[in-house]
Amino acid sequence: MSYRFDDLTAACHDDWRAYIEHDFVRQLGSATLSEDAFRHYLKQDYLFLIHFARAYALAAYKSPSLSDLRHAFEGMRAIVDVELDLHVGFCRQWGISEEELAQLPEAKATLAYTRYVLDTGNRGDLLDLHVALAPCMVGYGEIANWLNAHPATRRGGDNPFDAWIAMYEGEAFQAAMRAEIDWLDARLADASPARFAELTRIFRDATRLEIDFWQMGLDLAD
Ligand SMILES: Cc1ncc(CN)c(N)n1
Repeated sequence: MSYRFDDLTAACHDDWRAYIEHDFVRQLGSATLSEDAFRHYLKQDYLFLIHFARAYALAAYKSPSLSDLRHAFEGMRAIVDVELDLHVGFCRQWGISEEELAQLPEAKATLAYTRYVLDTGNRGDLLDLHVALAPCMVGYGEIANWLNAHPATRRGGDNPFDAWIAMYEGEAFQAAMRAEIDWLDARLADASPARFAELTRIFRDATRLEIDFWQMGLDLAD
């Protein structure tokens, strides 16, 4: 049996759909999300992205070959140069200054998710780490595509969250998503059933932590 990335989402089908189609995502698409929930999410996501950039740096450290190193570097670049750059701009538009971002306390959901990924990468090998990173890198690209296909989604000036959807449907993020899927497809092809079962556990846990992250935004949880 030769595995692919799609086998991970199939193995965790219910959790994956609960993440992609979460109420936070639906409300964001239909422009019914509360501004406070979006602001809370934006602030915590800033902290999240910093730790995820660190996780890609860990992937670079764990890379045995130049092509793995380049892949980790591109992932880190997508987070630092594309997402974080745009993110700081969004925060400014939503009245959140860089000074405020620098002082933020971390919500429990942010702590749990980011440290889970870093711990998985520290304990495991490069494939464990990339599987733990995949719900982040692949999920948001898929969410943007799902929102675009959904009839309740409002785009353009009608939706104050339109720029968020635009960031994740944009070519820079979609290319990073495809690169992550291609990298995983190539590595998963050699996995044994037992190894695939271990990787499925990691992927499911990271996906469940993504669901908690959305819920934290909706609940304004600290
Ligand atoms: C919680 C979370 N997950 C994923 C992404 C997309 N990199 C994000 N910005 N934030």
